[in-house]
Amino acid sequence: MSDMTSSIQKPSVDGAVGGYRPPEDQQPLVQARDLWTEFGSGESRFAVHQDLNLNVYPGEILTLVGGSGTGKTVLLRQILGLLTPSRGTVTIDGRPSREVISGELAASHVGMLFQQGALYSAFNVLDNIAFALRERGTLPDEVVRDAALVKLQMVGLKPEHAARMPSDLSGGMIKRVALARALMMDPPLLLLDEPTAGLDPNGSDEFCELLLDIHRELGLTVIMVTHDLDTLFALSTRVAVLAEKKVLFTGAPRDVAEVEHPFIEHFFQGDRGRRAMAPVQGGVAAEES
Ligand SMILES: Nc1ncnc2c1ncn2[C@@H]1O[C@H](COP(=O)(O)OP(=O)(O)OP(=O)(O)O)[C@@H](O)[C@H]1O
Repeated sequence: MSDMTSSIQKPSVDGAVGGYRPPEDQQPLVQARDLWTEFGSGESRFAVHQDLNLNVYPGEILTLVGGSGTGKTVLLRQILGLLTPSRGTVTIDGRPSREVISGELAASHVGMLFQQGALYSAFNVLDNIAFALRERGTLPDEVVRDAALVKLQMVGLKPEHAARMPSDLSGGMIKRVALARALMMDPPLLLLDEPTAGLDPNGSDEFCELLLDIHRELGLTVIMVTHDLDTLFALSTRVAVLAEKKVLFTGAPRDVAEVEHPFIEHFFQGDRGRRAMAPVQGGVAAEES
C-alpha cells in the first residue's frame, strides 16, 4: 500500500475546532491535498488557494464559508473536475476528480445544483430531469420517463408539472427540478451552490427541509456553499472556513461560530448570525451525533 493511502486512512484535519474529531474508521469521500490554485500570468499572477487541505467524509453536509473571492466556487469547480489545480490534488473516492468526472458516467458520481438552477430553457421539466439518463442512450424512453417521474415526485413535485417549461416555474420549483436533475443518476455526492439564494424565507425553509429529507433518505454526502446563515445552521453537520488562502477552521457550526477571527466575527456574530443561531442555542442541534 502506498504512503498516500496510509495517510488517507489517518487524515489530519487542519484547523479542527471544538469537539469535532474526524471519523477514524472512514476514508474521506472527497479530499483536497496541498492544493494551490493560481490565476493570471507574470506580474498579475495571484494565488487563491495555498496549501489548502480538506477532507469530506461520507454522509456529511459540509458547508464552505469564506469572504468574497476566497475561492469557494473555484474549489467546487475543482471537485467537479472542471478546473485543474495549479498544484496538489482533489480526489473523489481516492481518484482524481478530473478522471472521475471525465468518464461518461460523471452524473452518477456527483450531482451539482447551481445557484440559478441552470435548467435547459428549451426542455420541459421532465426532459430536464431525464437529461443525463437519456444521453446515455442505454434504456428505452419509457423507462427513462418513469425514472424521471420518480425523481420529480421525490422533490415534492406532481406529475402534472412534468410538461411545464422552465419559464413557467416559480423560483422554488426551478430549484426542485434542478435538484431532481442532479439526483437523476443517484450520485453519492451532491454539490450545492447557494441552494436557497433567491427564495423567500418560507421557500427557503421548505427547500432546507426537502434537502434534509433527501440527505437522510439517500445517505448522500453534501458539500455546500452558502452565505445564508439560516441555511447553514439548518443543514450543516460541519463547517469549513476558507480564509488566508486555506481551510483555516473546521468544526460543528456553533463551535466554528465562536472562533476569534475577523471573518468569523463579521459573518456569525452580527445580528444576522445571532438570529440564525438562536434555535441552535435553544437546543436544536444542527450537528449530527
Ligand atoms: N477562471 C478564472 N480565471 C481567473 N480568475 C478566476 C477564475 N475563476 C475564479 N477566479 C478568481 O478567483 C477568486 C476566487 O473566486 P471564487 O468565485 O471561487 O470566489 P468565492 O469564494 O466563490 O466568492 P463569492 O463568495 O463572492 O462568490 C476570485 O478572485 C476570482 O476572480
